[in-house]
This record gives sequence, C-alpha cells and structure tokens, in this order.
Amino acid sequence: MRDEFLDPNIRADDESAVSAVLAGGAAGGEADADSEVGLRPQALDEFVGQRELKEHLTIVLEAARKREQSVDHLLFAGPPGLGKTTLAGIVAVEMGVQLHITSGPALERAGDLAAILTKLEEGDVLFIDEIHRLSRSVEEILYPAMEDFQLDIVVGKGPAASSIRLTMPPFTLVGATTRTGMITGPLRDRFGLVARLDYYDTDELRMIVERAAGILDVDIDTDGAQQIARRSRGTPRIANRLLRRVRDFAEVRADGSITSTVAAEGLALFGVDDRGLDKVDRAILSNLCGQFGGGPVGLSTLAISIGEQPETVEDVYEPFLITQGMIARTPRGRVALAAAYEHVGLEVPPSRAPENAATLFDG
Ligand SMILES: Nc1ncnc2c1ncn2[C@@H]1O[C@H](COP(=O)(O)OP(=O)(O)OP(=O)(O)O)[C@@H](O)[C@H]1O
Repeated sequence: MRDEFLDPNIRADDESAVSAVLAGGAAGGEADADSEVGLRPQALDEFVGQRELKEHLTIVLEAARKREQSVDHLLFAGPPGLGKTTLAGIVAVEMGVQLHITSGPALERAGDLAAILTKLEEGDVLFIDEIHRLSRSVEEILYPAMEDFQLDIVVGKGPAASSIRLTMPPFTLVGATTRTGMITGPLRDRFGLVARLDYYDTDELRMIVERAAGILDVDIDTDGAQQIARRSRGTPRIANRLLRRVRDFAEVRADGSITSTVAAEGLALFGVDDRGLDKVDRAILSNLCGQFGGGPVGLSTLAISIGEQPETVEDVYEPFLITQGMIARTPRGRVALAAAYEHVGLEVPPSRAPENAATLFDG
C-alpha cells in the first residue's frame, strides 16, 4: 500500500520520521505538511472509540507491566485508516519502548526480516503492516522468533549450508491486516490477541474532528464537526483529511471558521457527497448499476472499468459501500442493491427491490 514510504528502522522517538512514514497510505493518504503530525493519539485514553478493544488492550498492557514482561503479540484487523498503526505506536509509548515499523511487501527476503529482528531491544514493538503479504520464507523466520525469541539464520548455500540459532530479546510483534482471511493459520495462532477494528460512529468521528481541530488550531463549531463526521465513511483518517480540506475552504471562501454550512459547501466543492462518497465510489455505483446492469460482475472487471486496482476497490472502497447496503458480494460477483440505484438517481429494478434481494445470494 505504501511500501515506498517504509523504512524498517523508524523509531517512535523520531517523531518527524514517523510522521513522514505514516502520512502515506490508501484511502486518502497525503503528504500535507501538518498531515499526521501531532494528530496521532499517543496514549490509550486519547484514542477515541473501539471501546472493547481498548479495554482488552488496557488489561494486556497493565498485566505485562506488572509482570515486567514484553506485551504478548497483537494482531489488528480492519479496513485502512481506522487506527491500527496508531495503536501500535500507543503500545510502544505506553510500555516505554521503541517502535520499529515495516510492512509485509517491504520484507522480500528472509534476510530483510532477520536484519530488523537483530536490531530489536528488549520489549521493543515491531509493527508489520499488511502482514498478510509476507512471503512464506519470511513467515517461517517469524514463527520461532515469535514463539521462542529464537532466530534461525541460514549460513552458506547448497549442501554446505548450515543453520545457526540466535537467541533474541523478547519483543512484541504487532501485525496489521486488512484481510484476516489471508493470514495463515500458524501465523494467526501465534498472536496472543486478535482484534478487529470497526468503523467509527458519527459521534466518535465528531470527537476525533474536534480533537484534531484543537491541535491544528482551527475554529469549528459542533455542527461543523458533525457535518464532517457524517461524511467521513466511519474512518478517522478520512475525518482528518476532510477537516483539512474544509479548513482550506473556510480560509479562502469564508472567514476561517467552520460551521455546518461552511463544512457542507466545502465538502461539496471537493466532491464529497452527503453520504461521504467521493468520485470513485460514485463511479463504482454508476458503472455497476448502468454498464453492468446491476451485476453480478467480477471484481477485476468492475475495477478496470473505473481505472483502479482490484485490491484497492476490495480493501478501500467496497467495505464501506457494503456497510451502507449499496452493494453486496455474491458467489457470482458484485451486485448493486436498491440503495445504490437510489444514490446515483436511477430507478430500482424489481429484481433489486429489498424484498427480492435474498435471491441474489443464491449460487
Ligand atoms: N481512535 C482514534 N482516535 C483519534 N484519531 C485516530 C484514531 N484512529 C485513527 N486516528 C487518526 O487517523 C489516522 C489514521 O490512523 P492509522 O494510520 O493508525 O490507521 P491504520 O488503520 O493503520 O491505516 P492503514 O491500514 O492504512 O495503515 C491517524 O493519523 C490518526 O491521527
């Protein structure tokens, strides 16, 4: 997703470097000067929402502190921008250890991972984003490292090759994935806590917008924050990004303050509609309802029709459209539901009326 930004040795104490690394990413990553700087919560009680997960994490961290041990390995799953990287940073800050960040695609060979593992100090947090994209050979190095803090290094090649076993200090692996289904059983079993992050509700997003506005010194009223929150597709990263765009709009076209009207006008200008859908979402819906007759249509065909990668459609756009009841995945492909036709202003065909929707899911 953002391999080009990742440096395996970014540490939590290097805030500018961490911010630079984290500014990228799908679902709206961008490199605004102030993009993520300071917006990322540093402590669990600054982290809004995900109540159950926070409670679990509080107990796990507290117990590790009491036992003076490293935190058990953690796996966070969920769509992009919901706070997986932020949580890894919080674990490191709360435990007073270093954070090292890398990603599945950045670790091409077993040696790439070994190089990072040998640099870890006791208790450090190693964050691997997109952990479902680790290659088999890299994953195999990870198993003994996670389980017994042992590193198996192969020296030499061919028949003369031999394996050396090194003991490493205990560390915490925090894995993040947008696809739990693609994590192999043996890897998943080695995590002590597997947690799913859910989309945030409007009230939580409003709090996130108000918190970010405070940090960025933006004047915003409750209705303005609510307006941005409602259109943020349940995603904090998008809420922060929309806030920055509305701030621009407010400074150029209004008096700098964000009210509900200013937010609505600003967002409309930037192509974000009242449900939070952008141009790409609307292209998906119009093509699905129009060109493909409501589906079923395969993911790749749909993605090509809007000029996006299938993975981007599947990870970034589709999950939200599914939660909105606009599209569904069926055994024969993606289908448009009544809400999709209504959203793009087309008549709902009888086959897509809510009372007939169940038949779409028959193989
Ligand atoms: N619960 C939260 N409270 C406040 N801000 C949050 C919260 N979760 C995320 N954010 C903000 O949203 C931004 C995106 O979060 P983050 O990078 O942690 O998401 P992610 O799930 O790791 O995304 P990706 O999978 O794309 O790496 C962060 O900069 C942070 O400021």
